Amino acid sequence: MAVVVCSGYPCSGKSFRSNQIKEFFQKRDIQSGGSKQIIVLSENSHSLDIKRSAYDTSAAEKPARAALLTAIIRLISPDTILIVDAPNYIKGFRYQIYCAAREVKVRVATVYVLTSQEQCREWNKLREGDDRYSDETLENLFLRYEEPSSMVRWDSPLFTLLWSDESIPQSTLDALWDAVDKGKVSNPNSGTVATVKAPTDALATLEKTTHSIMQQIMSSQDGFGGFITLSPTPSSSPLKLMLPPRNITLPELSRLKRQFVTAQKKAITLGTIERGSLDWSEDGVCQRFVIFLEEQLQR
Ligand SMILES: Nc1ncnc2c1ncn2[C@@H]1O[C@H](COP(=O)(O)OP(=O)(O)OP(=O)(O)O)[C@@H](O)[C@H]1O
Repeated sequence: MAVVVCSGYPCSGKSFRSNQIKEFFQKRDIQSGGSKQIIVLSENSHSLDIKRSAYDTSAAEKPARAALLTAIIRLISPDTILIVDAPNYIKGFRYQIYCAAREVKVRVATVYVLTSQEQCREWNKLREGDDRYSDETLENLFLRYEEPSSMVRWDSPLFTLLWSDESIPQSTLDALWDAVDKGKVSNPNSGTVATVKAPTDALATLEKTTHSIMQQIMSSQDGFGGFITLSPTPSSSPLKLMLPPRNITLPELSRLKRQFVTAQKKAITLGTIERGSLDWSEDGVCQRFVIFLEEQLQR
C-alpha cells in the first residue's frame, strides 16, 4: 500500500516519530475497517541487527544498507503501510526505496525528522553502551546528511516534523494519512526501471537473419504446408518452421518482415527493461522471427 521513509540526523527522534505515526495510523485504520498491516521497520527489528557502529566506516555501512533495503523489499506489500525507521540519509538510497515501491505500485511518503545537531548530541549523550553513537560518527553523519527535498519526486510528498513539537500536529498526521491512503501511485516507467541497451551490431544481425529466413521460405515452400528447416546463417543453429498449407507470397512475407523489424528496432533504440532483456545473437533473433512468423501465418 505505502512506504513511509523516515529520514533525519542520528539520534534525532526517528523512532520516537515512527511510533507516533504508527499509533495514529492504527487508529485511522480501525476507523476505516481495519484492513491494513502497519509495520515499523527499524534497524533492529525483522531480523536486522544494525549497530550504531555500522556507521563508523563506509565499508561497514554498505552491507548494513543492503540488508535494510532487502528487508524493505521483503516487507513492501499492497496491504501494508511500512514505516522505515532508519537514517535514510543518502539521497540515492531514498531513490532506491522509491524505485522498489514503484515496482510493486505502492505509494511513497517521506518524513523528515528535523532536529538541531545540538539536541541530537544531547540525546545521544543520554544513551549508554552500544546504543550510543561515538562522537566522531555522530559528527561525521551530520556532515554526510543529504536533506530530503520536496522538489525531487522520490522525497515527495515530504512532511517535516520539528523536534520542538512533542506531538505531531493533527493537520500533518491527516495529510500523511491521505498521502498513504489516497496519494498518487505511479507505474514503474523508463525513469525508474533499468534499461538494457542492445549491442551495436544488433541492427545488422536483425537485417541479415530476417532477410535470409525470408529467402529460404520462398525457395523451400511447396504449397502443402508442414515443417521446413531453416539455416539462416552459417553460424546460427538450424530451426524448424511450420508453414500453412498454401503458397505464401513475397509481398505477404515482406510485410511480416517489416512489422517484425520495426518492433525490434524500437527495442534496439529504446533498450529493454532489465527483466525482459532480449537476446540479440543470431540464434536469438532467428528464434523470435520464426515464432512471430508461425503466429502470423497460422491466422
Ligand atoms: N520530539 C521529541 N521530544 C522529546 N523527546 C524526544 C523527541 N524526539 C526524540 N526524543 C528522545 O530522544 C531520544 C532519541 O530518539 P530516537 O531513539 O527516536 O532517535 P533516532 O533518530 O531513532 O535514533 P537513531 O539514529 O539511533 O536511530 C529518545 O530518548 C527519545 O525519547
